[in-house]
Amino acid sequence: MKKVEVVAAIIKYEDLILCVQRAESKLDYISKKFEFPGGKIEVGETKKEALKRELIEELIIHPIINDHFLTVVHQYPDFELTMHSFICIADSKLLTLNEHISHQWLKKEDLNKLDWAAADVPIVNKLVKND
Ligand SMILES: Nc1nc2c([nH]c(=O)n2[C@@H]2O[C@H](COP(=O)(O)OP(=O)(O)OP(=O)(O)O)[C@@H](O)[C@H]2O)c(=O)[nH]1
Repeated sequence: MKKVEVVAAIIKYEDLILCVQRAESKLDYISKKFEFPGGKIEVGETKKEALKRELIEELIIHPIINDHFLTVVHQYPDFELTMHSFICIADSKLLTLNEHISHQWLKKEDLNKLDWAAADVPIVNKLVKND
């Protein structure tokens, strides 16, 4: 089974958290799902370097990347995903959607209203419960 390792950013602006929606894809279990921005770690990169690069590529934003929040290992039908999430702090809500089809800034108590990628659910639940 293919293994994929990604980093993902929980980006906060005041009491809001950034949620981004993936484009349509042939893998229906991730198609148009909400996720935290990020992507695969490239050879030679640290996790935080990879996250910094992905946030510029996907959204043209430069938040402060703070502490590790939660690592999730999730078995999708086609691959095993290991996802490391980090708390990030933005000083503005401005962004450019280079890859995603929509975004929302939500209070943590509203995060469960979105249709998240399955691997993200433990992160969302931890944010709602105790962040
Ligand atoms: N970035 C990100 N990927 C996630 C999340 N949840 C989740 O299941 N994934 C899955 O992790 C995989 C890799 O993410 P990605 O497509 O953003 O990575 P990438 O930009 O480096 O990919 P690419 O350059 O190969 O297209 C995808 O299959 C994606 O569905 C999440 O919250 N953030």
